[in-house]
Formats: sequence, structure tokens, C-alpha cells
Amino acid sequence: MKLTIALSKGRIFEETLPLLAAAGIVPAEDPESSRKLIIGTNRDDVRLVIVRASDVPTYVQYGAADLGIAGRDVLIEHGGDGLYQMLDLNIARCRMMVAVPEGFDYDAAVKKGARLKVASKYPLIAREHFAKKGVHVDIIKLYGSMELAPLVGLSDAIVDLVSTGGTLKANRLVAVEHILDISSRLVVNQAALKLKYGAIQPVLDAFSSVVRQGEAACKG
Ligand SMILES: Nc1ncnc2c1ncn2[C@@H]1O[C@H](COP(=O)(O)OP(=O)(O)OP(=O)(O)O)[C@@H](O)[C@H]1O
Ligand SMILES: O=P(O)(O)OC[C@H]1O[C@H](OP(=O)(O)OP(=O)(O)O)[C@H](O)[C@@H]1O
Repeated sequence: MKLTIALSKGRIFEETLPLLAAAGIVPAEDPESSRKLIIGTNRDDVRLVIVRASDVPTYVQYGAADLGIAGRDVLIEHGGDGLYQMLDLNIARCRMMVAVPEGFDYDAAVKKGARLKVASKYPLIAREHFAKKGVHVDIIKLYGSMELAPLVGLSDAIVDLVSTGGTLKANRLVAVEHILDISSRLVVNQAALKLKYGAIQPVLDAFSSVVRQGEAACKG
């Protein structure tokens, strides 16, 4: 029985390699240099499909992939239908933040009850955050380079991911609110978990043991 795992190129692929290795899975090619979207592995029964990060939950939801790895950000925006979230892999860690241009008095604008224009790739997360605070916002949906929006007058603020803070700094923005901690999760198609339990469980066990080792190393 063949197992299909959906992954995105870049940081998730890189950070997943040690997890795959622990499960005895080694990709036959590097998706950064190959144009192939289906990548074989050293195991005849396991293949990888390379998709956009935000498409991973969709492939798994419809069973086109049995397993996938996606950020908590992407999973919240997707909604999680048809998926089991099995494991926090503690990879691709970052924070979802509200950020504004240096010099913009965010607290004063909120206090005044101003209606804020907020640009984000994460409209659900952004909308819910401001709704909870009782702040009126117009959400402007973007697909990337959110940091540009306030610099050219498209928005007052952004909701985006922050890791080192380097991108905010380079664009003279400052983080003013922390919304969520983000990391990537292993998701499994609900039907596949039942039908392919014997093939999926060893992968889950191997991934969990790597995560536990990482946690122990952090504590120790
Ligand atoms: N700077 C960062 N540091 C750590 N993790 C990050 C960072 N930016 C994004 N992530 C996490 O990694 C995941 C994949 O990000 P990546 O940049 O590879 O894809 P993307 O360009 O956001 O997605 P798409 O191609 O669908 O637009 C994100 O969903 C998020 O969970
Ligand atoms: O705090 P930092 O370490 O600078 O990281 C933050 C940046 O990382 C993410 O972008 P990414 O690198 O994924 O680029 P993309 O959204 O254009 O793919 C995010 O959207 C920020 O722009």
C-alpha cells in the first residue's frame, strides 16, 4: 500500500528531512533543483508530492495525499475539514504578529476607535484577532510581501509571520501585538488513518520520537 506525503518546498522540506530520515525515508531528489512534483524515496511504498504550503491541507483533505506537513497558520485558514492534526512537529517556528510602520501610534488609533486597514495573507486569523479586541478593520487580502502594504499606503497595519524580525526591521515596521505562536503540524487524512493505519503508525511513531528528543534537548 503506497503512502503519499504532501510537503512544500523550502523551510518545511528542509526541516522535515530529519523526521523523514528517522522514519527510514530518504527523498530520491531535491525539490529545489528538480522540477518534478512527485518525488520518489528510497522506499517503494512512500512518495512525496510537492505543493504550495497553503495547498497542503487541501491535498490531504481530499485524500490525494495521506499525510502532510503544514503550518498552524495555514491549517487555521483552511479550517481543518477531513484532517486529523496528529503532532506538533515544532518546526518552522515563528509568531503571528500585528505590525505597523515605525512612528504610527497603534495604541492611540485603537483607543480612538479608528477603523484600521489591515493587509494580510491570513484574513481569518486577522479578522478574529481584531473582532476579539473590538477593533473595526477592513481586511485587505494579499498573497505575500505584506510588509510593503503600509509603506505604500495600501494599509495601516499588517498581520504577518515574524521569526527573526529582520524583514520588519528592513522595512521600518514594528511589531505591536502577538497573536499566535506558530509551528508546523503533521496532518493525516481521516479515512487514510483507518485504511492505512499499519503504514501510517510507524511514521507517526518515528516523527514523535524525534520531536520528543528535540524537547528533551531543549530542557536538558
Ligand atoms: N520566517 C519564518 N520563520 C519560520 N517559519 C516560517 C516563516 N515564515 C513562514 N513560516 C512557516 O512556514 C510555513 C511555510 O512557509 P513558506 O514560506 O515555505 O511558504 P509560503 O510562501 O508562506 O506559502 P505559499 O507558497 O503557499 O504562499 C508557513 O505556513 C509558516 O507556518
Ligand atoms: O522575521 P523574519 O525572520 O524576517 O521572517 C519573516 C518573514 O518570513 C515570512 O516570509 P517568507 O520568508 O516565507 O517569504 P514569502 O512569504 O515571500 O515566501 C514572513 O511572511 C515574513 O515576511
